[in-house]
Amino acid sequence: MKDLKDILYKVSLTGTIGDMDQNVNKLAFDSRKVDEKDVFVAIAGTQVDGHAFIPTAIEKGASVIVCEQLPEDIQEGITYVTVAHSTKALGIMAANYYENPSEKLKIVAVTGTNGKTTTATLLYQLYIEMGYQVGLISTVENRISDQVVPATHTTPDALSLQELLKKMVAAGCTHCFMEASSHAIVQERLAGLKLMGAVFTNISHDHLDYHGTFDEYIKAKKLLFDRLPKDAFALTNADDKRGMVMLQNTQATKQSFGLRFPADFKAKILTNSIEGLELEIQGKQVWFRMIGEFNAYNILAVFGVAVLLGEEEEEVLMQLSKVPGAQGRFDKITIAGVTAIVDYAHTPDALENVLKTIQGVRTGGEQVITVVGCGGNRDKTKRPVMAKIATNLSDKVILTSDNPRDEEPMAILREMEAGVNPVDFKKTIIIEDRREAIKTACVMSNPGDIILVAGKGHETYQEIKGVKHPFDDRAIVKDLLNLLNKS
Ligand SMILES: CC(=O)N[C@H]1[C@@H](OP(=O)(O)OP(=O)(O)OC[C@H]2O[C@@H](n3ccc(=O)[nH]c3=O)[C@H](O)[C@@H]2O)O[C@H](CO)[C@@H](O)[C@@H]1O[C@H](C)C(=O)N[C@@H](C)C(=O)N[C@H](CCC(=O)O)C(=O)O
Ligand SMILES: Nc1ncnc2c1ncn2[C@@H]1O[C@H](COP(=O)(O)OP(=O)(O)OP(=O)(O)O)[C@@H](O)[C@H]1O
Ligand SMILES: N[C@H](CCC[C@H](N)C(=O)O)C(=O)O
Ligand SMILES: [Mg+2]
Repeated sequence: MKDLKDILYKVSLTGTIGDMDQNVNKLAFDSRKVDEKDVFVAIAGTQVDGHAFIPTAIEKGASVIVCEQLPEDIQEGITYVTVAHSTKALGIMAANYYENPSEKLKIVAVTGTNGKTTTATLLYQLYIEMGYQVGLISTVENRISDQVVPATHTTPDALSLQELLKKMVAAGCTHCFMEASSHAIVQERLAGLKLMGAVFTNISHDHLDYHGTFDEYIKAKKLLFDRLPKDAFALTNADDKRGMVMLQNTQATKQSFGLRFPADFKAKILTNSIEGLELEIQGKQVWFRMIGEFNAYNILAVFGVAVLLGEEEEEVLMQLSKVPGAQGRFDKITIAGVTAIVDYAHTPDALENVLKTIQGVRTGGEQVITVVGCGGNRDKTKRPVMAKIATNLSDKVILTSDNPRDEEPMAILREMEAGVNPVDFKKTIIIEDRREAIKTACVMSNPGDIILVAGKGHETYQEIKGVKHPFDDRAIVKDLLNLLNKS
């Protein structure tokens, strides 16, 4: 049990009704998870308004209600606390409830359209190599040192986030590297968190279904930097058009990285091949296992963070050259001379980067066959754009399903097809079933060819109408190429 007043420390209250002098059990923002003597925080969401569940929460035993508007029916014996923003209040309360773990860790958050998972994972792998106990919060998985905690979101809700951080402190972690999605920033999942620094990777088309306009999407990312404290650092991509905008209103120390424009952390690409990248950083030539120019940016961001956290440059470069990178990001599988690349590119910019990287490393004569789809219940405007990019930069394209969710797969595919230039129709096929699509790509391929399977990366499921069916691009590609090789 915890003292209600301790939990509400630093939350700005607009009013209270009832007994504030009491101990409570735990916090819940979902009425279905409320138990006896809990605090229920009512949040207006995208689907429903949590305020409608106040009576249910009370029936289930909640003794305290935190809300933005009081319900009409005020019940005897229940404490009501009103706040201006329930989401923000939840973050601060969650931090208090779990004893402010972020004050005992050095936390760096990474935001941007692409590269968050890669950057956070590289930081985690680098710090493990350097001998630290580290935490990771990412789309692929969360980690408390070497213990894997499955991830449900890119950035967990405020309660799960603070609980994870508390476990990291208990396990002896000194650092935590995390992704901050734009949804999480807007929904205040990071409220109550003390950050040592934040990184901006880049911004391009995504999630316009949620944010409405590109300007709103930019504003969401920028909020992370606006909210940084004075003693933190704000590290931005100097080569991104919006890089400097991100830092406009921050109080934190401004730092930048880049390959082109003047920046605090700079690199030059010496070699960019299918084997990896050779970069010149701070006058030193170093090999890395990651592929493509975009990974040079990720590597530079990681280098910058480590140096800003006080690590020695040479040690950082030496250890960073050993790390493998994140799962499902340019994962290369070569069987019988065919190279398949499984990559999480699910935005136009990421797809273009990956295909241009493939174009850049191809030796000539081979075909590039791309298998790609777009998620259901997600930004529809990216569909034709991604199909156009795929057909522009590949010799053959198979448009297929990628988590159709509640939408009709064929309807998504028709929206993608609308972006294909008529002259490219003959190299484009639509195969709704993703396994069949991958199989067709494998059958079409000859030794030397490159197959790109884009959009799902590390994912191990295909989500159709609320059901997650087991599905792993990497395993399927391997099986099919092996099978075809034998037959
Ligand atoms: C669109 C979105 O971001 N939704 C997130 C949001 O839910 P919501 O606003 O839709 O909630 P809601 O269903 O309207 O419910 C409102 C409130 O009523 C409560 N409720 C609801 C029903 C009930 O019976 N009782 C009850 O109390 C809910 O618990 C909630 O507090 O808050 C929930 C709790 O934190 C999240 O789980 C949920 O993520 C959904 C599942 C989701 O798919 N989110 C994706 C888009 C997302 O967040 N993605 C980003 C990464 C994107 C990227 O790749 O960049 C991420 O960080 O993962
Ligand atoms: N710095 C970068 N710039 C552009 N594209 C990138 C960059 N890093 C990775 N990518 C591409 O974007 C894809 C997604 O990368 P990553 O998972 O690191 O991004 P993310 O920001 O975490 O994405 P999400 O928002 O889905 O969590 C990769 O598979 C790769 O194709
Ligand atoms: N975090 C992103 C991932 C998209 C991955 C893609 N496979 C899809 O399902 O659309 C989202 O939830 O929008
Ligand atoms: Mg991610």
